[in-house]
Amino acid sequence: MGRWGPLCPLQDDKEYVGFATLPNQVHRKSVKKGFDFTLMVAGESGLGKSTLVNSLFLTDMYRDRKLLNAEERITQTVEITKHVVDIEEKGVKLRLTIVDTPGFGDAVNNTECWKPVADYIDQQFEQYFRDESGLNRKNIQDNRVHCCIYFISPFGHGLRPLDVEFMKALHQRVNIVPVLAKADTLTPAEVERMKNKIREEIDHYGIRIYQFPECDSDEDEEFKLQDQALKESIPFAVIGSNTVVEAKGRRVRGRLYPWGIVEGNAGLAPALWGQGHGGPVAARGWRQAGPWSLTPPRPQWRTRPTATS
Ligand SMILES: Nc1nc2c(ncn2[C@@H]2O[C@H](COP(=O)(O)OP(=O)(O)OP(=O)(O)O)[C@@H](O)[C@H]2O)c(=O)[nH]1
Repeated sequence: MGRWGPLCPLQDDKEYVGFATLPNQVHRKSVKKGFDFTLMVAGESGLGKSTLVNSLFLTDMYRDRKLLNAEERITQTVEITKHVVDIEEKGVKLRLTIVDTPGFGDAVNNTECWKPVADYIDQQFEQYFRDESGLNRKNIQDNRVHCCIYFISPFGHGLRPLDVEFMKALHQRVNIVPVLAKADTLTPAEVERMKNKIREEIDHYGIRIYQFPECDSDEDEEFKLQDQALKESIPFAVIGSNTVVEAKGRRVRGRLYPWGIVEGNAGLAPALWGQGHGGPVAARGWRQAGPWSLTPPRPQWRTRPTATS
């Protein structure tokens, strides 16, 4: 029988079993059990969804696919596919599920092309609801889609009608994080122009994208600045790559150009940085390798939950 705080003098903290230890107990239990997070990628066909997923998690999630050529192995996604990776960081387990959706826009008739994706999200909610209402609730797996990274084409003039339709169909169901795809194909000025246009249109069409939580007032200044920069960077400009290239004696995932290499950062959510930072076409967070390197200070990624269901 344990000792209860106010009634019993404390001998040492370990013996204390009062309600003040509850947060620790809940924390320990959650850490032991691990967390589930499901991330979806959606958008027009060929914008680099599968490639970015691979780049972000530094794995080849698509290794089972038929090998076409050694460099660019990814083929078109034709159905909703799920990939699960178990990640462990400092003893905390994360079961990460990536849901890749077929790109749309290729068909002659694209009416309601968002429907299968919306249905998928709804089904996961229903499944979770059924599991929670059942008798055996101990080992429920949470497959609800927590966040959807929505890819916007860099080749248009802002949002396309299909983007508006798609995001409006999804914004009540899931946290949407819009990204400007293939940012290496634009100059920094073009990236900035596109971002402004997209922000305006998101506002204009009443699309509700994911809002980052307010930064705590007791956070340090540096963190507040990073937080602010992150919020102002939406939609994030992203660059993905499946190929490993050699830069300054290091092997990195990147894209090789005549003027140098655009390199990605390692980590869980690294490539989703802000606007262009100067240099031919390198987006912030990507480094140009070579003698003319334009390396920006690498931002420290502080992992925080960015989306909740
Ligand atoms: N320039 C550039 N090309 C990219 C980038 N990301 C991917 N690509 C290329 O774009 C092509 C399509 O990439 P995928 O990842 O298959 O695109 P997807 O959006 O998954 O396509 P679907 O399966 O049709 O939905 C591939 O040849 C990639 O190498 C990028 O950031 N910049």
